[in-house]
Formats: sequence, structure tokens, C-alpha cells
Amino acid sequence: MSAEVLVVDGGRTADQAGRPVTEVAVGVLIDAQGRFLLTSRPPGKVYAGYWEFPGGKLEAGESVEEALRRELIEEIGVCIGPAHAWRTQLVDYPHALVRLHFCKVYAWSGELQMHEGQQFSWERLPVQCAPVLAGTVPVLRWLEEEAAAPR
Ligand SMILES: Nc1nc2c([nH]c(=O)n2[C@H]2C[C@H](O)[C@@H](COP(=O)(O)OP(=O)(O)OP(=O)(O)O)O2)c(=O)[nH]1
Repeated sequence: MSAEVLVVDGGRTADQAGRPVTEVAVGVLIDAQGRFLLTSRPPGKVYAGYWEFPGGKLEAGESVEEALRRELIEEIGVCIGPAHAWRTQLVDYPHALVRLHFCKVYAWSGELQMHEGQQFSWERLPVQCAPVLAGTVPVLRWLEEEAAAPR
């Protein structure tokens, strides 16, 4: 868990009093070869074309795992098995203050289908996709740290 706020695209202060936090469930899908899935943000969304891990906002009453399961069916056509809560990161964008709940996922069913016009790529470190969304960059660092010192 990171207590720090990552401030992106602007000089806002770290004082977030009164700003609503949007909760976001994010899946780090890891395949049998140790690769992880990145997808590009669809046309029409903020930061369109930037690469990220698939996921989306929690709806009212949903848990992170429920939201992630719904979002991945909607966005990439797969039904995930267990979502293992991994790290959280608070990110202050101009458009929103978001709390990203990153989960590792090792099992899913179905074939990848990009339902929103995204691109996808199975990646290893260092990633070949660019640009990577600012709120996604810390995840690559965490993966590097784990690769250097596996638990
Ligand atoms: N899915 C995802 N979102 C991320 C990552 N990193 C990061 O900063 N974000 C931010 C971008 C957005 O502000 C927010 C996700 O919101 P979104 O707009 O993609 O969610 P959504 O699919 O529910 O969108 P919508 O229903 O409003 O169209 O989280 C990441 O790795 N994956």
C-alpha cells in the first residue's frame, strides 16, 4: 500500500480535502509465461491511447473484485478467477482523484476480445508499449522490484 499521492499533469497541492475519490479496480493479468497484459485506453476516454492495465470504476455497492470481474467481461471479454489484492495508489489527475486498487489475476476464462476498440499487448519488463499512463507507471516499478527480490 502506498500512502503517497501521485500528482499528474499539474501543480495541485497534496491537500485533497473535499475532493471525492473515485475507486478503480485494476487487473494485472499474468499468464503462465509470466507476461502481463496491457491495453490501450479506448478512443473517447481521457488519456485515449495511453497504455494501462485493464479495469474501471467501482459501481455503487460493488467490491473491488466484483467491479474488476464486471469490467473485464465488458472491456476485454474474459471472466476472471480470483483477484488477489496487491497494492493501492492514490492518483491526483486534473479530471479526477482516483484510488487504484491493483489486483493480480492468474486465471481467467474466455478469449481476449477488445470490446471498446482498444489494443492489447502481452508484455515483459521493460515494456515496449508507449506512452504508459502516469498512474500505471508505479506498477511497472513494483513488478521490477518483485522480479529483483521475489518474495
Ligand atoms: N483501468 C485503469 N485505470 C487506470 C490505470 N492507471 C490509472 O491512473 N487509471 C485511471 C484512469 C482513469 O482516471 C481511472 C479509470 O477510469 P476509466 O474511465 O478508465 O473507468 P471506466 O472504464 O469505469 O470508465 P467509464 O465507465 O467512465 O467510461 O483510473 C490503470 O492501470 N488501469
